[in-house]
Amino acid sequence: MNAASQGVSSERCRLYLITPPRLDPAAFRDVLAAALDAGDVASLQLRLKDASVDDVRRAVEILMPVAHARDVAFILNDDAKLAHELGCDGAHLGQTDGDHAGARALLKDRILGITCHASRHLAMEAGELGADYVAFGAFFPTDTKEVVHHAGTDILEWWTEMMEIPCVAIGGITAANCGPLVRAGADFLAVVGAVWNHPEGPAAGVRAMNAAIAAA
Ligand SMILES: Cc1ncc(COP(=O)(O)OP(=O)(O)O)c(N)n1
Ligand SMILES: Cc1ncsc1CCOP(=O)(O)O
Ligand SMILES: [Mg+2]
Repeated sequence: MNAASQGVSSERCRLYLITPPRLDPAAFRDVLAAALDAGDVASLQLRLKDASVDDVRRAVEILMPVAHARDVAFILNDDAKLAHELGCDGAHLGQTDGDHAGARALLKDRILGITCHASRHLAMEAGELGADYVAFGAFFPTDTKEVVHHAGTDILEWWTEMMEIPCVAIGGITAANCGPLVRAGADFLAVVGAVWNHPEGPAAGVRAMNAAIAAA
């Protein structure tokens, strides 16, 4: 199985790591390698905010090989065209990140993930369009992003009972609060702060998340 197919198919809940919103790729390379070496990570999303296209390109060139060397799928946030052009394993699109159907056609067998907030309707639409995963959230308060939509475990239970398409939970998830999400059926837990802001460093954050998932 290649990194792309591994990134969205799983029997058990797995960690979906998202980068900090701002980073210097040359300096971040070793930090990322240490985090990915600390435990199981299914996918890495490059989520740079306020970065130029050239900056994103450079970050992909430097960081994607680090992920691929460890069989971690590399997903680009916000831009399906650039993800395709740069050979990423897929793209994650929000509700205002362009044409989802066009992205599905462009990415072919690469991964397309779609933000569905806390909406059953958006999730059904994403599923019909051929999304490889749907993302629900935010489940908990977060400092990483200003969030408008708040999800509960009921949407994970509803989705997993009915659909085979994997679901990702996001928003303020930590080792301390993730148990109910895993038990409700989340296929992936997407995290930023729980890893990059862990008091003992990112490697400890990855270990703590994996231990909590296993214990749930
Ligand atoms: C896995 C995952 N889920 C949700 C999001 C949020 O995407 P979006 O709503 O487009 O917001 P931004 O991340 O672009 O600020 C995500 N990135 N990844
Ligand atoms: C990108 C995004 N979309 C909804 S919440 C969120 C932030 C996730 O970061 P954290 O894991 O630090 O709450
Ligand atoms: Mg977006």
